[in-house]
Order: sequence, then C-alpha cells, then structure tokens
Amino acid sequence: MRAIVVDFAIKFRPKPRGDFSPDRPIDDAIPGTTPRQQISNTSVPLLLNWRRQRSDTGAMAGSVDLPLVDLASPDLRAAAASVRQACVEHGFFYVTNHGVDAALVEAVFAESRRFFGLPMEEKMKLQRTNHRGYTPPYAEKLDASSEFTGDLKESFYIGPIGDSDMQNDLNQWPSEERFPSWKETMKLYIATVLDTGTRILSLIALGLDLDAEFFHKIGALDCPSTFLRLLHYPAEVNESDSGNYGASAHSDYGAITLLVTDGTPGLQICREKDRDPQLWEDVHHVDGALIVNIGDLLERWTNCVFRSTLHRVVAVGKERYSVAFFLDPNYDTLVECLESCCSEADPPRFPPITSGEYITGRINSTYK
Ligand SMILES: O=C(O)CCC(=O)C(=O)O
Ligand SMILES: [Fe+2]
Repeated sequence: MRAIVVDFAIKFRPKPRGDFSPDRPIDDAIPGTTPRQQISNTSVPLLLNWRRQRSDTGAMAGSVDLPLVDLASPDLRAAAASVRQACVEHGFFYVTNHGVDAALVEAVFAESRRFFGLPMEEKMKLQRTNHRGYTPPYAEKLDASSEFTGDLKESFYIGPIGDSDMQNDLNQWPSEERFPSWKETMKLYIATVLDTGTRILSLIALGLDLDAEFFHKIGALDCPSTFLRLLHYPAEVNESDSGNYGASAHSDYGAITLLVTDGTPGLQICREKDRDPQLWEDVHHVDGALIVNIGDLLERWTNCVFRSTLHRVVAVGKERYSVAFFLDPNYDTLVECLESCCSEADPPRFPPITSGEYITGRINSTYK
C-alpha cells in the first residue's frame, strides 16, 4: 500500500458528521467537539427533580435501540461484523454472555454504595491523587465548556492494579478494617472485565479486517491503562444546580468503555456531535447486559470510521449508581491511522500520538 503523507498542520480536522456545516470553524483540535448546551434560566424550587432537565435542555428523540452482541456466539466473523456495524452507526452497543458474573457486579455495587454512604470527611481522606481515589461532587467537568461549576456525581477511581507485591500500585484503598472485601472484589471485577474487554477488542480488530490479535501484537495490551470508575449520582439537587448534569456531555478518551448501571435511567447519547440542535436519545437498561462504547483513541485509530459518541447522564429524581471500566492501550502505544481506514481520498485526519500523551491531556482538562 502506498504511504499517505499528510501535512497535519493543514489537514488535521475532526471529521464532520451529520448536519455539520462546512463553514463552521473548528475551534477544538480534540475530537469530541464541545456540545452546545441549552440551559434554561427558569427558576425552580429548591431540591428540584432532575426530570425537569428533559424539557429544559436540548432536543430529545426518544430512546435508542442499540445493537446487542452475543459474545458467546460461535460465529466469530458474524459477531465481528455486528460489532463493526455497531461501532460505525452508534459507537455504543450491548454485550450479553460476557462472562461477568451478576453476583460479582452486585458485590461491586454493594461496596460502592457503602463507600459513597460514608460521611464526606471520611471520603475526602482518600481524595484523588495520581488519578486514583475519591472525587467529590463538582470536582469534575466532563464537558469542559459547561457553564456549571462541575458535574453533580461523585466518583472513585481505581487504576491499574500493580504487581502481586503491590509495589507499583498507586491506588488508594479504603481501610481493610471497615471494607474487608473491597480490594479483593474490585481486583476480581477488574480482572474479569479486562478479559471481556480484551475479547471485544479482538472482535473489533476482526471487524477492521485485522488479525484478531492485532492489539496484542502491537503491544497495546501488554500493560493496558485500565481505570475503574465507581459513580454515584444524587437523587435531588439544589436550586443553584438547575440544569446541571450528573455527568455532562463528553466522549470517553481511550479505546473502549464497559459500563454497568443499577438500572436507573439517565444515560443519553447524541450520535451526531455536530448537529445543531443536538438530538439526545435515552439508552435503556438491558438486564444482565454490559454497555460498551467507543472512545476517542479508537475513533482516531479508525480515522472516524468508528464513532466515539457523545453521552451524558441526566437525573430522573432517583439516586443512581454505575460502574465504568475504561480499557485503554499502554501509554507508550502509538495511535496512528490504521491502513484499512484511510485512502488517498480519505487521508488520516489526526497526527499520530501516544496513548499516554493523549489521555493525560484529556484527563487534565477535566479537572479545574
Ligand atoms: O454513569 C453512566 O451511565 C455513564 C458514566 C460515564 O459516561 C463515564 O464515567 O464516562
Ligand atoms: Fe463516559
């Protein structure tokens, strides 16, 4: 194949989708362009029900029927084709028969509920350092352009688990006295969901006409950057938070995310990032399924053949818990356009970048 040489200073542009106007200036070099929020200033009573957000902001287009992929399918080629179609059309899909035991998921939620139920001063003892530990409400702003102080959710991050002797482990763990099964539960969940994610990446590789072991072979999974984010969204918010989001609009940064929720609605996706007004669709809960979504690095790798879809969490007047697992390549993996995703007519849209440089930049812009 002929090498495609591109002057990125001139050509580096996120790919337009949908109703994108070619005349609109692109002011954000990071794919996942900034959403335009339409926030009403209507005054609402104290402790408002978040359901108001539905009528106050953006356009809603009902709920979306995401594709569902059976990971136990004996027909790998057919499963890979379904994954590809899901990544091209939605950037989101469900997986069933994923090998993550329901009892393990329940155990993770139980630990998470117990931790978030602690008094704030206790939680703050494990405040986020090295991107590991607790982040209180308002500490994160997933949509950097949002006019609000920060997202309403609180989170807890667990990074890659270190060697067996834990020497390289930068994680913060709640005290074993109070949380005797926390660490083992989280470690088991991370190992299990990593295995599932690795199988999904094989299907993704096959769907891109690559070797099923492609991501292994380039070393992207030698020491993957895995982050588990436990999330808790409050049921009620204060008047000053009117229009604020549980998690504001964003696309995930890395390769793929595997998400479980407690079944409480609130997750919405916007498939056309550049459409104005944006159209948001509810993602409904499928019992026992994991939700998988594509991150920006995979969008870059595939030259926007796959979409890293904008998503957000609005609240529905009910407390909500979820657990997101971000499976990203080792930090030294060079992410450059796959040959099968570019041509002379459709040259690479992004310059090569290491996974670490890209993800660190994105994380840094999320925090004030
Ligand atoms: O809580 C959810 O359903 C989504 C969370 C999310 O998008 C994230 O943590 O990146
Ligand atoms: Fe996300």
